[in-house]
Formats: sequence, C-alpha cells, structure tokens
Amino acid sequence: MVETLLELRSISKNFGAVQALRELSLEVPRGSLIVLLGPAGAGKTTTLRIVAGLEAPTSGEVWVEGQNFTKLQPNRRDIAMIFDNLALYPNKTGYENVASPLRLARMPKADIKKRVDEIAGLLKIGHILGRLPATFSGGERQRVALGRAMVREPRFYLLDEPLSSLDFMLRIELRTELKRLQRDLGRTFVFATPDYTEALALADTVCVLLEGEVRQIAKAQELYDEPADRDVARFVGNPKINIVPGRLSRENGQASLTIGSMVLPLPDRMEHGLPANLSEVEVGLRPEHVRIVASATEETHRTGFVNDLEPLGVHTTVGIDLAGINLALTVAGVQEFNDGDRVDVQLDTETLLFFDPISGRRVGN
Ligand SMILES: Nc1ncnc2c1ncn2[C@@H]1O[C@H](COP(=O)(O)OP(=O)(O)OP(=O)(O)O)[C@@H](O)[C@H]1O
Repeated sequence: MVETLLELRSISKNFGAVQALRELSLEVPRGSLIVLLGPAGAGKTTTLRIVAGLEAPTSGEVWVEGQNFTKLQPNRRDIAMIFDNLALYPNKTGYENVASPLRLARMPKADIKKRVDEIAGLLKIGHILGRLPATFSGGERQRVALGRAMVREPRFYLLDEPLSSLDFMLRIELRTELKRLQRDLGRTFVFATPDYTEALALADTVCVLLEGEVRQIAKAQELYDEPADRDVARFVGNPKINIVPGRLSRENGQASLTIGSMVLPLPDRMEHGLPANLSEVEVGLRPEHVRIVASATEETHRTGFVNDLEPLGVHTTVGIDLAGINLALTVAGVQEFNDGDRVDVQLDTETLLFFDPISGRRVGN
C-alpha cells in the first residue's frame, strides 16, 4: 500500500468575511504528483500556504507522515515551496546557485558536486553552470532556479504556478521535464495551476478547487469524461462544453430527449441511471460530440445554420443554430464557412452528460 505523505483534514480558512476554503480534505500519497486545479481566486495558493505553515487554517488539520503539523513552525516542516518568480543570486555562477542550499546545509563538497551534476543532467543545464545568471535565457534561468529548489530533498514540494511566466513552448517543455524529474527522483509534488491542459500533462491525480471547495478528485481524463458537476464540466476542456436545457421523456419504454425543437431518441444505456422522476435536465455536449455529416440521413442527424466561426489553427470552432439553440462544435483544420451556411450534424447521444438543473450535480451513468 502507498503511504499517505500529506493529509489535509477538513481545512477551512476565512479572511474576514471571505471564506477562501471550505472543509477541504485531500490525501497525497508519497511519490505522487497531485495537481490542484482551479481558476484565479479558487483558493490554491491559500491551500499551499497552509500546508507550508505560512498561514494558519481557521479550522481543520494538516498531517504529514502521520504527525499533526497544524501548529508547527514553517521552518520545522521541511517542505519546499516553489513559486513562479524564482530569484537567482546574480553574482554567483549557475553551479553556485544550484549548490547554495547544500552548502548552507554543510554537505561535504564531493557530495554537493554529485548532487548538482545529477540535477543539472536532468534539467539539461550542465553546459551553463559556469556562467553568471545575466547570460541566461528566460528558460535557462527558470531551469537553474528549479535546480536549486530540487537539489535539496525536503519531505515534499509545493509548486504554485511555477511555469506561468514562461512563454507557451517553454512551459510545455519544462512541465514535461518537471514531471520526469519528479518521477525519476521519486519526489512528491503538489502543483497548483489554473490550466487544465497542464493538469492533464502532469498529474497522477487532479483535485479541482472551485470557490474554495473540492469539487472532484480524479484522474485528469475522468474529469473530462465524468465531471462531478456542471461547474467542473465547464472548467475542464477547451473549447468549453455546450450546456443546454433539455427535457427527458419516456414513452412505450423508449426514452427521448428534447432540446430546443429537436427530439432525440436516447440509447437504452443512457437511460440507465437517470433518476426516473427527473424530466428537466441540463445537457452537456462536448464540442467534439457534435459532428458535421454529409447529409442528414439518420435519426440522430439534424440540420443547423452557421452563426459563428473561430479558426484556431489545428481546428476551427463553428457556432451553429440548431433547432433554436446555440451549439459550438469543432472541426479539424481551417474551414470555410459563412454565416447562415446550412450544416448537417450528428449528435453523439452516447456521450451526452446530464446535470440536475438545480444542484448542478451530474446524474446518470
Ligand atoms: N491575505 C488575504 N486577505 C484577504 N483575502 C485573501 C487573502 N489571501 C487570499 N484571499 C482571498 O482568498 C481567496 C482565495 O485566494 P487564493 O490566492 O488562495 O486563490 P488562488 O486559487 O491561488 O488564485 P490565483 O490563481 O489568483 O493565485 C480569494 O478570494 C482571495 O481574494
């Protein structure tokens, strides 16, 4: 069994009238990479600061390796917190920057060299270690800073949007390296980000924080396929999921779904698990689940009209009016459409998501 390294037990945090966290519970197994995913203001930084001891929870407890850390001084926790704007010593070489935490800890020189070389190899910074930071590119600077943070071996690492100031390509490259570093060295990471694709690329497990509450803890793909509620469904995925009102009905054993002026037969499998007393629902359709077809020939085919177009390079988002409702769909490549063009589409009724319109919780299988 994998040991739980960090456990947050029902953490709440109020800043005056603002409730930043509400009964947040989370377990982090040793050697794992957990992503805290949430938009700005969701409470990610507050959570990390509470774990690091920089902020006290209003209620709840922080347990590390089976000990109650809630009231322990930050400097006695032996937890590293890594931010986005990591600073380097400008008048020390790359090597001295990376080595500095080990020198402070009075590690023997030969051991320091071994550790720095290992980290430098993993971060591909061996060739710049002899230079001063002023000569580094942005990416090199961030790599050296990460090297300095990773050279020590604290209990675990808290990373607060550590890549957010880097440009897109560099961010993608460094996140892959961070993941490899974490795996190869067997370290434990709690990584906060507002970016779902980053979570997808990095995480073993994702904890979705919305408005200070844990809404779902799951594998990244599961958040996409089986979101716990409407808000998670909306937050995860780009372009955004279509969520439209619908009505379920059952006649002669056949379930159907009415959206706008359209009635769609539902596969038997879909009906299973939908509460029998629920007729008004909200229906979630991922943009890729609405497909353009050559002509409307089957029961699940419908005709709509283009009312919006957004070319995004590898794909184009096309807005259509379908039976009085607006839906966004994605098509590969750059597509030539004009406003008002007629398009025939197929709705993938197998993959529809249903939400209770009042609670927002997902219902059905
Ligand atoms: N010291 C503070 N005093 C008052 N309110 C605070 C304080 N720190 C955080 N908050 C509030 O708590 C909530 C959560 O903030 P937090 O910084 O944890 O969010 P976040 O998810 O990290 O967002 P971001 O991605 O913008 O950093 C916000 O509403 C914020 O305004």
